[in-house]
Amino acid sequence: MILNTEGVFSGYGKVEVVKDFNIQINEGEIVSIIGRNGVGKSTFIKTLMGLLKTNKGSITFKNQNITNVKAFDRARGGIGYVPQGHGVFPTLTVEENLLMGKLINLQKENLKLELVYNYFPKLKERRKQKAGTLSGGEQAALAIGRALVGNPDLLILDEPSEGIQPSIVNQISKIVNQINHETGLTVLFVEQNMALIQQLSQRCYAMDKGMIKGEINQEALQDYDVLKSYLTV
Ligand SMILES: Nc1ncnc2c1ncn2[C@@H]1O[C@H](COP(=O)(O)OP(=O)(O)OP(=O)(O)O)[C@@H](O)[C@H]1O
Repeated sequence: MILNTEGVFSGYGKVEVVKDFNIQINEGEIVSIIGRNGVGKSTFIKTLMGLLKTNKGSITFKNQNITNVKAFDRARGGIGYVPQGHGVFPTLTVEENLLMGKLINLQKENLKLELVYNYFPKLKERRKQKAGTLSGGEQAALAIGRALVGNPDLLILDEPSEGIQPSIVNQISKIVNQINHETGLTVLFVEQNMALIQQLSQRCYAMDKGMIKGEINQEALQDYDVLKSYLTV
């Protein structure tokens, strides 16, 4: 098991948003957390990254208790993070954005930029271009590429489909699947886009009102009605 959260509670000030969160992720898996707007998906991800405090419970990553470890050290320890909205630096070029990923992980041998360019050839074509001028899909690719340059063991994606047209969502899911197959990278992503959930998840946790309401296997995920019941009001 690469990640284990036990009874995690977190939120903003006195407002508890994430309640009693228990998830287990094995090495090499692609797992999603799904749920409607505002159920607390991003709040949980920020808690995993150490951007929000864990009020109660514990987070174990690679057999180490990281509950009180600072965000930067979690990233250095091998958790790659792509925030909601992708979080690229708009005034830096594509290549400069990718180089920022190297700052995360100085100890391990960094993935070569060429490897990222192999997965995302458009980024190579545009490497001198300012990131702010890229399309939504290209920004998503850049954000994933930047995280990969840091050589993570676990890649966390917060709503990777946001601001991306459907055909590009398909491409992104193909490439993330390919990276998972070729490198064994573990992926945890948060989504409400049905196509991406179905194409990418090997397993899924359904979330509502800050809690896990159920676990859905890959086969059941292909049932549109099952999925829809967790995603619509
Ligand atoms: N910075 C904040 N301060 C106070 N409350 C917040 C803050 N950010 C989010 N919330 C509240 O926490 C709850 C969960 O929000 P969160 O963004 O985690 O949901 P989500 O499932 O990721 O939704 P979305 O898909 O819209 O991003 C919401 O009620 C939201 O209003």
